Amino acid sequence: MNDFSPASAALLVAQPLTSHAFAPYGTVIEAPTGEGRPINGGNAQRFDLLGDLQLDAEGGRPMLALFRAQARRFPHEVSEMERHALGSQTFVPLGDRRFVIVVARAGEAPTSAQQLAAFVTDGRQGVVLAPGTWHHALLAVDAGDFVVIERAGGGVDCDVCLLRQSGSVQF
Ligand SMILES: NC(=O)N[C@@H](O)C(=O)O
Ligand code: NI
Repeated sequence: MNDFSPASAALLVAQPLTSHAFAPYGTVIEAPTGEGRPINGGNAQRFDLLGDLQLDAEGGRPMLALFRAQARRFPHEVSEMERHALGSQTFVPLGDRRFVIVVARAGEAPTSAQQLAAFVTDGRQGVVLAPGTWHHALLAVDAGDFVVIERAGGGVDCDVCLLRQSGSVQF
C-alpha cells in the first residue's frame, strides 16, 4: 500500500473552535461578552479586538476583500495546504455562516494530514491566521459572503505544499 492509497488517508474530525485551542495558529474573533467602551453618545459600544494585523511587512498594505463562497461537500479532501509568510489572513463571516479551518503551525511544511489540526466555527466566529500558518483554503460549511483582510503588495505571498499523505476533514 503506498502513501497515496486512500486507506492511509487520515480522517480529521474538526473540533469546535476555541481561542485556547487555536492559539498556536492565530486568533479567534468572536462577539465579546461584557460591556464595551461607550461611543457615539452612548448609542454604541466599542470593542478593540486586535491592534496589529501584521499586514505591512516588506512594503505590504492592508487589503479588504470579500469571498463569496460556495458550501463545500464534507468529508472534504485535504491534500494541499498554503501559507502567507509575510502577513496574517483574517476571515469573518457576513451573517451566520460556519466554516472549517484546517491548519498546521508556521514553519516546516506539513507532509501528512496527520500533522494537521481542524476546527469548525459556530457561524459567528472569525479567525486571524498568523503569518506563516499553514492552512487549507477557505472551506465554507454554509454558502455565503466572508470578509477577508490580508496583506497586499510586492508579488504573490502564497506558498503551497502538497501533502505526501493526504486526508479528509469532517465536522
Ligand atoms: N486564494 C485566496 O485568496 N484564498 C486563500 O488564501 C485562502 O486561504 O482561502
Ligand atoms: Ni490563505
